[in-house]
Amino acid sequence: MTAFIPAAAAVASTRSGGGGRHAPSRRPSAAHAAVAAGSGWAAGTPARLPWPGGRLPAAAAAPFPGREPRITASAGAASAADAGAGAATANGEAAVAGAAGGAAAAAAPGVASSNPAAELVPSRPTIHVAPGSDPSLMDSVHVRLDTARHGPLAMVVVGASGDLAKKKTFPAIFSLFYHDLLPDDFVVYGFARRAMSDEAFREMILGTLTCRVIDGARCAERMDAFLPRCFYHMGTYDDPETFATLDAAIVDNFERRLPAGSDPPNRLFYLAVPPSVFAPSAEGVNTAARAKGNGWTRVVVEKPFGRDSASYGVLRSALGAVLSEDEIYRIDHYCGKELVQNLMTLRFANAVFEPIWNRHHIESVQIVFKEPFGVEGRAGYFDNIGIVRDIMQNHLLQVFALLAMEPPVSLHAEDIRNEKVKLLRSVMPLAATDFALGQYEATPEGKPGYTDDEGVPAGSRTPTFASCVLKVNNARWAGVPILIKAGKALDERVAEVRVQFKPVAGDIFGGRPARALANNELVIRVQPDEAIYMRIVSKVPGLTSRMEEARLNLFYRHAWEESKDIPDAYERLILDVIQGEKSLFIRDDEVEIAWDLFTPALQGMEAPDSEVVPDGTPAGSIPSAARLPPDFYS
Ligand SMILES: NC(=O)C1=CN([C@@H]2O[C@H](COP(=O)(O)OP(=O)(O)OC[C@H]3O[C@@H](n4cnc5c(N)ncnc54)[C@H](OP(=O)(O)O)[C@@H]3O)[C@@H](O)[C@H]2O)C=CC1
Ligand SMILES: O=C1O[C@H](COP(=O)(O)O)[C@@H](O)[C@H](O)[C@H]1O
Repeated sequence: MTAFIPAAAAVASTRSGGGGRHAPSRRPSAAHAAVAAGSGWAAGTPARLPWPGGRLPAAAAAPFPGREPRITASAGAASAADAGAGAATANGEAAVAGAAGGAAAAAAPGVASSNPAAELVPSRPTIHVAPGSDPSLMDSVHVRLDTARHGPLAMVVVGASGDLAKKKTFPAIFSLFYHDLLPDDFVVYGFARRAMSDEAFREMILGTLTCRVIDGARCAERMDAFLPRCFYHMGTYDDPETFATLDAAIVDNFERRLPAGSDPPNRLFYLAVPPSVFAPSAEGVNTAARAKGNGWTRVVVEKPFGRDSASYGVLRSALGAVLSEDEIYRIDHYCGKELVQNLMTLRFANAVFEPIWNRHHIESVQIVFKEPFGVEGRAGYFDNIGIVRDIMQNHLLQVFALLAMEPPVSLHAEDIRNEKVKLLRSVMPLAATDFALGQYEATPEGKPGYTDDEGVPAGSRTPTFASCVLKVNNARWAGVPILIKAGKALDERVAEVRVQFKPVAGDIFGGRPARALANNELVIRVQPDEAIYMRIVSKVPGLTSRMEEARLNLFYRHAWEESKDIPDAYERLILDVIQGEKSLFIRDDEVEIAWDLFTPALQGMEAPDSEVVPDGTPAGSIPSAARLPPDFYS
């Protein structure tokens, strides 16, 4: 391995173009050209830090253009001094107007002039930081910018050659870097079994990076600055010796070269490997690769956390033997999705919802995940897991928990997680017979079936679709069926929550409203095209009294300029790990209860003589027999 990065490649020239929200992941650049030509990052050249002086140039470290200015929270209150547009309000709050909002207002010409009242209010969104409030609860980019920079950081992606690492982890790390949200001094190490040079590793990463942001010109420049900080280390997950050599590489190439007086260097290990190697990897970290001195060590563990209650028990003990609970970050990326995060705000910050958020007003809830593609090469993982463990037991259950829990005492991580646990303990046990299962099959048009995928054994009974009803035995939800369903190779990509309300009592319209729309429905569309909308009955304009379904819409892309730049869930979550913020991570006892809920059903459906087997369904369509589980309306 080599730590040397030619300065020309590391600080490749600024170039224009290649940008846009969906900028091409590959673009011509000096660094890329150097890799392609085999001349970049050559071994044998004197080792030195890949960036001048170990610090980013001041310009690169400054808040990114067009975004909100930085707030410095001091003595419990935010200083608006560097915000330019700040002002203290009468009640002592520091109000800071964001430049992004200003851009939004500017981008909507005519708004102010057509609405005189608009001139009386600031044209930018205002961020209030009350004196004495905990700035960590101010979920603003500015506070994050300030805190994220502290402490040199080595991030190690274990399983760096895999699907998740390539699709999500590296792009998320790069995006944080792009937005100046990583510490000034950081490196990324890829760790996996296959042989790969640093150059090949960078080439692999380069193929995965995109810039979802608008500032495309800066994107290429930032890629060029990012890649030299990336290194590869070949190792075996169950061999502590290879973690020892990784440790030595991090010390030699990075930590030893930090400027004098730096904070203690920290280490973040992201286990992007199959669950079978979580425990040995964590052991290797503990034995040989922990942060030195006062630096922190944090280990991100991916779902599924085991495959049932028993295996989770084993995993839990194995991880617990080498890491403290504080050091373990159980990630469920659905918790980092924008709309899932908005569930708490929607429920607890709006007076209209909470009074009707119960069995007296809600008839049913559906939480739905659909993907239009099948396992596509991930059969080795999926066939052993199935859709219930892959999506329902974690992603959909987390969405359910945030949707249905009682209000937490505060936004503190433990208060939120206490409420989730309390709710999950109120869910009635599930049996195999509560499930409807499906498996996608080949179609005459040539779409492959599940068992056509390489690695799927012929005759596999692994479900690729499942639905069941959660029944909650508490005062808020008793009697309200909560349908969760998930499937691969269905008709579309969508993840959404549909809250269906009871019909209006005492119809004075002769049944017309019900003919237009039987039930009001609140739809929270997590993806694609984030939105929250309410389906209502409305009178059609004009002289008739005709009624039709209409929608009260909150389409994110229309509502907020910021929605162009919604961070990927992994960005948010990795940043939270760096900042030690655990609200969006899954606590030990949450996982335990989640497995206790699903394990009896999984054992039932996986028993050799089980009668709960998947119905074959043509790929690309919704399983008709399995659309609803047997007792949805009971
Ligand atoms: N892929 C996705 O979209 C998502 C995945 N996850 C989770 O992330 C984790 C990783 O998933 P994913 O990247 O898809 O997995 P992969 O199957 O791609 O495996 C990741 C890497 O682990 C190594 N590996 C694979 N199988 C084994 C094995 N049996 N023993 C030891 N090492 C192995 C391989 O690296 P090498 O051979 O080079 O060492 C591989 O590149 C899983 O827990 C998954 O549930 C979570 C959310 C989404
Ligand atoms: O965890 C997983 O999630 C993905 C779907 O994630 P999304 O963010 O694209 O909705 C799924 O494809 C994969 O099977 C599963 O392991």
